[in-house]
Amino acid sequence: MFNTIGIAGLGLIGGSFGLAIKHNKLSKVVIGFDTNEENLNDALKLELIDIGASSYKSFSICDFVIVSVPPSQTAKVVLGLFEVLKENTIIIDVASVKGPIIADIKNSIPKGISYIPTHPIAGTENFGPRSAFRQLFNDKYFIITPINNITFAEKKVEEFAKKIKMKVKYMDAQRHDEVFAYVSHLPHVIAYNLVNLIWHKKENDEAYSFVGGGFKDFTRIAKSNEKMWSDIFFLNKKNILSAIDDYIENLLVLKTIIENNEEKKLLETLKNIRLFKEHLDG
Ligand SMILES: NC(=O)C1=CN([C@@H]2O[C@H](COP(=O)(O)OP(=O)(O)OC[C@H]3O[C@@H](n4cnc5c(N)ncnc54)[C@H](O)[C@@H]3O)[C@@H](O)[C@H]2O)C=CC1
Ligand SMILES: O=C(O)C(=O)Cc1ccc(O)cc1
Repeated sequence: MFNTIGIAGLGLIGGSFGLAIKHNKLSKVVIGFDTNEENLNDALKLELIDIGASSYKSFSICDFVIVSVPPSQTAKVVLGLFEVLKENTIIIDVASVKGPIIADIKNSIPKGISYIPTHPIAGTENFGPRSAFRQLFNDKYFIITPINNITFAEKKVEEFAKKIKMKVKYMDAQRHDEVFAYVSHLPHVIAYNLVNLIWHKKENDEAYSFVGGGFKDFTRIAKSNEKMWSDIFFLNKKNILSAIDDYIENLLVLKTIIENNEEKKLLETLKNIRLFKEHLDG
């Protein structure tokens, strides 16, 4: 499908793309670069990529580039790559926030290069090249937030995503950031916050160590990469603050029902939520 794919940032996402590309033979060669030398060496040892680059200059031969660095670095890396890429190259970023990154890039796209903002809704709480695995993207959504019209380049990216078994959807970037503030960023805020609460309780009372499966299920994502999540919280600040306010308001409604011993209302509320959750999970 491509002659040379370049991957900038060889952690969970970049490394998993490398494995999926190699397995599906989507490129003759995969070049990778990571500013962290240990991660670059690990990516080579784990065969996530074929060739390790010593700088972005080597990406000048690529016809497709994936930028999978932390969100706060994404625009800077894409703009830097614009200086070295050849004509007709397609470059995508995969950052979890879209609007502010697109705003930093969209007026600097060189003629002949296609920049396509994307977001694979596939991940785990783990990070770094050692956490990469080939099947990460299977059956997951791949969102494209096109800057203008859908052109040949978007279609090519769509084809690429489908070849690694992803389900492609198009979405407006602003709407993406509003929705993901609720369905992804808010759950991370709450999980981090709940673990923090229990941690401080435990400092004064060891009994707070007796956590069960529910707590563990609910807080798995509090083990996620703090660099990535602090970037996301700041980049999508406005939407996340609204989601937190909305959440607090909803929590207070539940608090009042419990406080007032409204048994019938509580049963009905919990039942309706359970039925919706069962429907969500299919
Ligand atoms: N972790 C997840 O579940 C998901 C993450 N994403 C997005 O993918 C991107 C990467 O995330 P992960 O792979 O999870 O992070 P990660 O922490 O596993 O990997 C990021 C890699 O980028 C490297 N890096 C940092 N600055 C760099 C630069 N200037 N040039 C080259 N390499 C650089 C780091 O050394 C690290 O190896 C982020 O933008 C994130 O928002 C998207 C979907 C899911
Ligand atoms: O670990 C999990 O369940 C996640 O929620 C992974 C994840 C993290 C960030 C994204 O932008 C998309 C997916």
